Amino acid sequence: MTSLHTDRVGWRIGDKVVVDGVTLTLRPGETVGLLGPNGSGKSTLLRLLAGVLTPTAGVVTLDGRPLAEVGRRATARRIASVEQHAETQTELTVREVVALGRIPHRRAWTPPTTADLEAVTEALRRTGLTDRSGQSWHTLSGGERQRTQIARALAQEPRELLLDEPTNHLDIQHQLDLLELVASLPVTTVIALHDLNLAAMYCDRLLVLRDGRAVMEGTPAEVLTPDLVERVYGVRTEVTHGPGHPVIRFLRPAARDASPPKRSVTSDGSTAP
Ligand SMILES: Nc1ncnc2c1ncn2[C@@H]1O[C@H](COP(=O)(O)OP(=O)(O)OP(=O)(O)O)[C@@H](O)[C@H]1O
Repeated sequence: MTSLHTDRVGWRIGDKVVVDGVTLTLRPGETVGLLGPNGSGKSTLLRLLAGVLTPTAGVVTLDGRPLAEVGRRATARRIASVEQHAETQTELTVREVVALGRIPHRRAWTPPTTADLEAVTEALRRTGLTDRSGQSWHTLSGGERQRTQIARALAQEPRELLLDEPTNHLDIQHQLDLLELVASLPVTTVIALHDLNLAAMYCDRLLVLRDGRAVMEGTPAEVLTPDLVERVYGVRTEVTHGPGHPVIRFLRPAARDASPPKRSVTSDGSTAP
């Protein structure tokens, strides 16, 4: 069984090359983290993998067939994606938004099947939203909206799941819960993340992008070295390799270490060296 594969895939707009010759093979069931600074091409690569964007170079295949040949409906039955800032029609309830995930599986003009209803109920349960199912979307907090969009993607029962910074509105408990859930699913997942420690904890493999190019690919322990993080992000770190995943500790930039000499404040409010 295979999954998504990109062969030297690229996407340009005008003169700007946004994704440049990225080759990536996804193994069924694994969780791959996409890392890279702002603007490095993570969201664009996810859109290419989802078939939302058409490559301007190279090809994306699903089970060996180019996505263009697979077709939109068949692609939507296989691949679910949650974009950053995913929006929806405001008058829908949480359950109705999650039920949108069933559209690729449903026949036109027929009521939802038992399988449709069960998939929605299960997705709500897994994301901890059962109690919220009747609440209207526009009254949800940012984190609840994010979990609702994840639930919609789960209701789609995809074999491939593409998530663009899915933790950015979530408190720490919900970040960990969401990544535990994603890592435990028998689904091939690509997940753009900014938090290097969460990437180290939950991803089987990491692909690092810079200026649209893949600069490094491998296990978290192989990729997350102080040298790589400094080269790509310009940030100094200490990386501890215990059993399990590496742990990254960020060091303050050198310029900020050279802080001005401390001054004490006198009782009349003036400062003294
Ligand atoms: N339709 C477009 N037109 C012009 N520029 C674009 C377009 N889409 C993306 N870009 C540019 O391509 C670069 C990569 O964008 P992308 O959103 O893929 O980056 P990213 O790695 O996901 O960034 P972030 O971490 O900030 O979300 C950015 O500089 C962006 O401005």
